Amino acid sequence: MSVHETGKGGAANPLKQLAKYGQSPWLDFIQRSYTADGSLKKLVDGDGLKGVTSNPAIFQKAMGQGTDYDPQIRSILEHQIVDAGTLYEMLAITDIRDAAKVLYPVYEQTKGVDGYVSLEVSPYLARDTQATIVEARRLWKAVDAANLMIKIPGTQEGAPAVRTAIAEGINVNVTLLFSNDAYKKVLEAYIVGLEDRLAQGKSVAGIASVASFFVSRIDVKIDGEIDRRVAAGDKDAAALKALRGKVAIANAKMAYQYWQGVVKSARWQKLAAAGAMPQRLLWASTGTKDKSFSDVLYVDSLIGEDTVNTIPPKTFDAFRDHGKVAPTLTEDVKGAEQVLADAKRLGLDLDGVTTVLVDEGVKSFEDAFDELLGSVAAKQAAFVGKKVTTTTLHLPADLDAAVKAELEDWRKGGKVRRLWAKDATLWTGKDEANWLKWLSIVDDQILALSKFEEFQAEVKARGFRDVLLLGMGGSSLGPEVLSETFGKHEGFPHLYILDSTDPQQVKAFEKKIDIAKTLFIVSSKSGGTLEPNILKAYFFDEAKKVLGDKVGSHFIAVTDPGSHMEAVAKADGFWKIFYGEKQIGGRYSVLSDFGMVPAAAAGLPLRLLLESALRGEKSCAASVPPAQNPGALLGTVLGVAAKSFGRDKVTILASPAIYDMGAWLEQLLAESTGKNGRGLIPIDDETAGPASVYGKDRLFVYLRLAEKPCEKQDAAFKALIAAGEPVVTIELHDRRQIVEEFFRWEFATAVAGSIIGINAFDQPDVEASKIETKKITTAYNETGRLPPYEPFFKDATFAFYADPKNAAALKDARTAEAILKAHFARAKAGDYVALLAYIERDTATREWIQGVRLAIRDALKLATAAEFGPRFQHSTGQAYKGGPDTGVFVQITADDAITLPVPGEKYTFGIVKEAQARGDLEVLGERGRRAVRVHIHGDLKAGLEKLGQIIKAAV
Ligand SMILES: O=P(O)(O)OC[C@H]1O[C@](O)(CO)[C@@H](O)[C@@H]1O
Repeated sequence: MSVHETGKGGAANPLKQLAKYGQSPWLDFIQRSYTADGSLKKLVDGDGLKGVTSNPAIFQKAMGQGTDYDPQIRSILEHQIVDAGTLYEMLAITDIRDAAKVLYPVYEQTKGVDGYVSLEVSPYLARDTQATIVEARRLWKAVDAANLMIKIPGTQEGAPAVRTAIAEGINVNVTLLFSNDAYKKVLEAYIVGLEDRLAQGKSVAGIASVASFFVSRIDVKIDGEIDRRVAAGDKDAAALKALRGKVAIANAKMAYQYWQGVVKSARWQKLAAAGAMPQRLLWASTGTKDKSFSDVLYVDSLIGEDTVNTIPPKTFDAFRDHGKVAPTLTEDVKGAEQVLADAKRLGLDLDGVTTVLVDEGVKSFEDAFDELLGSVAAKQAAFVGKKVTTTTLHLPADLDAAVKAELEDWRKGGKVRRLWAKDATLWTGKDEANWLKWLSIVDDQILALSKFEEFQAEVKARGFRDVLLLGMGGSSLGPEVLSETFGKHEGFPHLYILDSTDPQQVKAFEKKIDIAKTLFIVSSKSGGTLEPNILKAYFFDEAKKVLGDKVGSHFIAVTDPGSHMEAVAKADGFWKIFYGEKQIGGRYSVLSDFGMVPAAAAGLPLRLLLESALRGEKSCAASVPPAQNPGALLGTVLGVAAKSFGRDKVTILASPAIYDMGAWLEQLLAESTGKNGRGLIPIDDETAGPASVYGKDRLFVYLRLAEKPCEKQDAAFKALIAAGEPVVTIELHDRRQIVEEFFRWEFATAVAGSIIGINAFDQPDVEASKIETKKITTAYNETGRLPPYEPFFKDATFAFYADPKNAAALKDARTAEAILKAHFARAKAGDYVALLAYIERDTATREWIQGVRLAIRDALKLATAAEFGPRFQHSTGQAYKGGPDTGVFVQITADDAITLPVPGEKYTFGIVKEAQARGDLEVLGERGRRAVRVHIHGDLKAGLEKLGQIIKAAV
């Protein structure tokens, strides 16, 4: 702090003498330690200081460095989960209140003329009248001090907010005034605000306002222009030079002249008679920037009755030391007029300069606020430590630089705030705003916690042994992660998730559960999805056999209001129906009832999970600038890596205990971004290999559970980092932090979607397969037969199918191995191979597919996906059809060992699965994708073994 030598000079102290001419010195500075150690009070007592102003840049300096604020930050964070903006505000309010206490005696002595402390509304709102009004009211209430002034920018949008605030009795410091035109408007707004009050029969006494007219910044611009022209040999060089350091003061003098006229007017006199105080002109930006001028130029020259000068610390000291006090503001007004006339004649564009200065002023406060919030957020992250996940980036220099540039673009464009404000133009400007309710769902769920807790208690009391959730994609993957990560909880049922039409798999789940003690959760947002509907039909029938009329009491539905599933649930007397949010798409629904209901049923600690989710939400809040915002940061890395570096294979590996996160992430990333030929291709759970098995299309994400890491994975990632591969390491300090990551990844996906330039909330290509499937199942119901389907090649074990184009490309091959060889030969660097297996998903098949994919990866150096149908159709299926045309697909089907009827339909589960496989292949073919189907006849185990061998031989 540079204000020193306080109180020196006694009566001769120029600062004190200002009072003689009716000017009040205020200090353009605030800092906690300065108030706390009595320094501020010394200025009041010794220098006649009469007020304090703050602004985002001042708070940035105060809070952005040092440790003054650490104790309060720590104590807030001990008890609350808040975003950086709220945290800043709590700190700022404490400062403002403390300073207001120091200044209160001045307020009392001057009967409310002086003694004010100013707090500025968020600079982000400078162009938004309504939001400024709301914020002004909020801050006024929050600080709750009579000697507070709320600072509102004097922009075009700010002026009406000034009027409203004044009419409501809020003291206002109008800031960022440069031009006389803007000043006249805010003076008018002040007067009209007071008149509004009078008209409402309210008192106008005791309401204070200042109009902060910025001075030195004008000279910086004008003098800069003068210097440029003089250097360029302007013919008017001498006349121009004579104006250096004069225009701003002349401009200020004119404002004062205008003010004097207004306060003499009959209109003002009426208000004055009613007790109104005039809005005083306050000279701001009065530190000398040009070293060739006097360091007190903008104090000495602007002394006048009923004015304020808010002086920066250095200038304050200088003025105490050698300021000259005289009534300069009204001196040589003619001269001032002449200066302005000369400036105009010489082509110095004062109007243009003041317009630019408003924009620059808003911008620089925004920049300062960004910096301030960024440092608060960084401090917050450091203090909460392991209560939140930790992200470390290892990026090659070019990607790193591009990510930084994009983050800066997001910061400058206020894009995080725009995202929270649901600005659809961040994506394609269509209906995106209607799909963003997930942003606030955590807050809603915290309020609804008792609903889930009651349900949880009821489930426990009813003594269910098992919960079987029937659903697909967004309705099943989140619950699956919760179940796989947290396991069974003592006293609560085991949560199983069934998301398949494979008859063997359906039967296997039926065997796992005890129907008489099972709670079935039928989960479908749309309520119209084929799989949950037929699974419900099947298990409802089976349960009825055991439970009779009570069957409905073992079923609950989670679905959107008004859906077909809701009607079914009502008709069948389901125990409960929980509702989803229509404005949340399936893949963003895990924190809505689609995740909360199964979590409750499984006995998970709901409050703790929601707290973790809230940490995720707050760390990605609108107030957190992109570089410190974990969601924006991650989304930027994902988006930039894919868009500008061809690194679109997001290779996700998680510690074994949280391995299933990848399955949820796959849907989120692929369905959200994989469209219009662009997007991210998630590569989940592909065991890490040496750098040599990867192409240049990878971005690695390591979700490392610090409480239980895997040494092999750690070593593999260490090697990848050493090899210069781009790696994002997200460390979860405890497994509950997967819930924090749910929110963070949703945010990141929305950000990546914006960078890639797609609508991150639709799934245009998923429907196509559903239509094809429907055609086939309908035909079956009508004819009792599947439409004919001819393989283009067949041997004793395998039959190969493809659309005509793919079949033609492979027609020369004469053996199964040769077909696959030819198929894989079509892949090139940057492509990926996806195995799409429509078979039972169990430990054995998962091991098989993993072994085969790794063989393909290691041989071809291509990314691989190992997927099970129809589950992936509701997940990565969107990107396979709509994303980049880089996929090489091998669909795998097999004869079913059992036949499982679907109640009320002619078709069976096996027929549905067949129709889904056919429909999917059909659409892949239609889209020109490289795809082939291999069907295994006879025993599955033997067939898979053989297929594995020929694939390995083919690559
Ligand atoms: O919850 P629903 O409506 O049954 O949908 C399940 C899944 O199917 C999809 O619509 C894709 O088919 C996903 O987006 C969704 O998560």
